[in-house]
Formats: sequence, C-alpha cells, structure tokens
Amino acid sequence: MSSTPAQPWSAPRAAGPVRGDVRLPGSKSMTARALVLGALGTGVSTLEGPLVARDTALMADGLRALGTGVDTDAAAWTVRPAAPRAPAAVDVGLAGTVMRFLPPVAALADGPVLFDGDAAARRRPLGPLLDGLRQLGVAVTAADGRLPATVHGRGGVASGTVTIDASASSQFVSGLLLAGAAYAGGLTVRHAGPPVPSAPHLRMTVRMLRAAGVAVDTAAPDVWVVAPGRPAGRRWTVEPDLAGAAPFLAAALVTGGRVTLAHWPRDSVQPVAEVAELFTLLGGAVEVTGAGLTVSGTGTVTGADLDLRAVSELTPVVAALATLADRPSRLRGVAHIRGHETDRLAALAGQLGDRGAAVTETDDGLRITPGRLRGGVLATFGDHRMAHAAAVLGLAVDGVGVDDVGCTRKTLPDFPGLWSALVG
Ligand SMILES: O=C(O)C1=C[C@@H](OP(=O)(O)O)[C@@H](O)[C@H](O)C1
Ligand SMILES: C=C(OP(=O)(O)O)C(=O)O
Repeated sequence: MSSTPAQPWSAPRAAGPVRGDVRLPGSKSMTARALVLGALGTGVSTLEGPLVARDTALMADGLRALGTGVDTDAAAWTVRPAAPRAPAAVDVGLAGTVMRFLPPVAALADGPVLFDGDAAARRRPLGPLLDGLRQLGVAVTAADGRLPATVHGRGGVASGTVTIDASASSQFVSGLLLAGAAYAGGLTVRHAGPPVPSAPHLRMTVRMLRAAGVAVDTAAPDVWVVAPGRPAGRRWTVEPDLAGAAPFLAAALVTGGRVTLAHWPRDSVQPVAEVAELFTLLGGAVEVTGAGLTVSGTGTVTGADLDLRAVSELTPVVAALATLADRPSRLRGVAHIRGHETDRLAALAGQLGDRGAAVTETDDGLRITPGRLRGGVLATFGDHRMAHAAAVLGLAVDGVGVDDVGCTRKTLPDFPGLWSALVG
C-alpha cells in the first residue's frame, strides 16, 4: 500500500431520491489497454479522456521503465513506442492490469525486468501467466507463482501456443493477447480449466486489438489466435468507466431516483448489456439515450439470484444492494474474487455481516439475507470497491463510514467529491 495516512470517511445518507448526471472519468480497463497497445505500436498513439488514477499512473510508469515515452502532462496522453528495454523494475502497486499486462511486454526486452507491488499484490494470482511465458521459452523467476517475479527476456519472443488455466483471472489471457501481436509469429492462447471470468474484458481486449489493426481469431471457444503484426499507432477515445459508475447508478435504485452516466457512447466496449440486465434484475430500469446511460429505481431493491461471473468487479456494490433488498439474494460465479484487491468474499461477509445482514460465503459467491442494519465503520482492506459498497449502504443507513477512503484513488481520482456532488 501507499504510505499515505488513512483517510476515514463518513458516507452521506440520502436525503431523498438521488437524481442527477454524473461524469465519470475514463475506463481503467480501456486506458490500460490503450497504453499497452500504444507502447507496442507502429507509431505514436494518443488517449483522449484517459483515467487519471493510481492504476493508470502505475501503468504509465511501468511502461516508462520499459522505455516507452508516455506523456501524461496534457489532458490527452501521448504514447511513443520504443523497443522494450532492460534491466528495469516495475511497481505494479495493487493493479491487476499492470501485474498481468506488463510481464508479456517485458518478455520482449533483452535482460531482467523485476515486478513487485503492494503487500496485497503479492497475494494475487500470477502463476498461470508466468507459466504461459515459460511455455514460450521465456525464463521467469518467481517464488510460488507470485510477486516478486523477474522476467528474463532475450530481445524477442518466438511464436507459439500456450495453454493456461485462466479461471483465476481473465487478465492472464488479455495480457498475453495484448503483447502477442508483437511476438515473432503471433500467439495462440488456449484456456483449459473452469470457466474464465469477466468475459466482457476479453471481448474488450479483442475489440481493441482489432481496432488497432491486429487480426484476432476467436472462432473456437477458449482459444484466441493473434496474428503477428504490431498494433497501429492511433487515437483512442476512452469511455467513462462503467465499473466505477456502479455505486452512482446503485444510488438511483436504493433511493427511488434517477441517475445518468453522462457522455456515454452509443457503441461501447464495456459490458453495457450485462450491467443493464443486472440493474433490471435488481428492480431498476435502464435506458441508453443521447443523454447517456440512465438507471431509475423505485426505492425497492429486488433481491435476486445473480450470476456475476461476467461482471465480477461489481460484486461489492451488488452485495451492498442485496443487504438493502426486499428478500434474500444469492450471488454466484465469483469464486475468483477471493484473489482481487482483497479476498472480497470474506471481506463482504465480514463487513456487511457486522452491519446486521446475514451474509455467508458459498463456494463461488455469497448468500445475503437482509436484516436490521446499523451504522459503523467498514474496513476496506485497501480495496476501492469495498468503499463503494459502504457508500451504497450509507445511503440508507445512518452512521456508515470506512476506515480509509484513500483506497478509492486506485480507480477514481476523487470518489468522495463525486459522491457528495451527487448524493449531497
Ligand atoms: O482486464 C481488465 O481490465 C479487468 C478484468 C477483470 O479481472 P478478473 O478477470 O481478474 O476479474 C476485472 O475484474 C478487472 O477489474 C479489470
Ligand atoms: C479487480 C479489480 O481490479 P484489478 O484490475 O486490480 O484486477 C477491480 O478494479 O475491481
């Protein structure tokens, strides 16, 4: 973790239905991919509306350490590709995108690149990605398949097929695919194991590779074939962050309000259909118009049986909604979020349980029965989305707070400011 002092925060209660527009900064996932594709590109790339937050700053710094020119001074970022260089050291912080997307880039350098990060990042799974690199002939040293890890590149990677189990994170596949086009003969990635989570993020990876002119064949299930040929330098317009928008949209549901995510594109690379289905099952109405993506609620959250595998990063916000619902809920398909920023299933069961809901962990999710809720301080464990969950709970329960809202800077530069601007 960063060494900045903990920043306790009290979540505001909603005085009435929350109504308004919210302007979210750029998508973390899109910014990360555009930076990596830009670094490996044939020419200069620019990012309009990038996310300025800890995860994307770490990605920019990591690429700089590898020799890429990344200019983040202006509102639009510029990426000037250069052959990856070594020796180098990359601080991944707690960013899954940095720890999974940059080792395959480092494999192109000639020499050792050391990866390390926050203490919590050392607990996050990395082994299958490193095994994938080893299958391509890249030497990697890592104790127990976790950080710290060193990638010993030899100035290039031959083509090949790698077979990995990506059930712990879709980012293993995305990381390999993003760099794969720069490997001598391209790359084939096969997944073997329980289902890969977060399928929409794989879709985003493939769409952005194709948008940069890289051919990707996805005809066979769980197999991705990336043709050789570097991505084109190009201009990316980064969409508002849909995952970061989840607590704001949830506010409409809890309070019977109406919240619009402004500047929403008609054609998005983020999981709009999945998020719309989720909020509809929870009792809301979702529409995408020229004004943006709007969620309206009735003030009653409908408890439901929800498969969250595709949108697993929304689990903390959905769990908070489930504690406020009219009936019990079951959240399933998210066993792998035990390896997110913290063990999210344990953290949610503990913290929401302490606030009066009955929450039990299952093999792959949570059962949540609403109860008489009481205020109190939730521990975030450095996890931005635990703070989002607390904010949602606090809309309807007096005296809810978090021990450290600073962790929200991982993906939003000013979550408390945005939240009070909307909620009051
Ligand atoms: O590729 C990405 O940008 C992401 C993929 C997902 O990771 P997992 O597949 O590990 O859940 C998601 O949860 C994470 O927030 C961002
Ligand atoms: C799982 C998440 O992040 P990361 O990219 O660090 O995996 C998340 O943002 O919820």
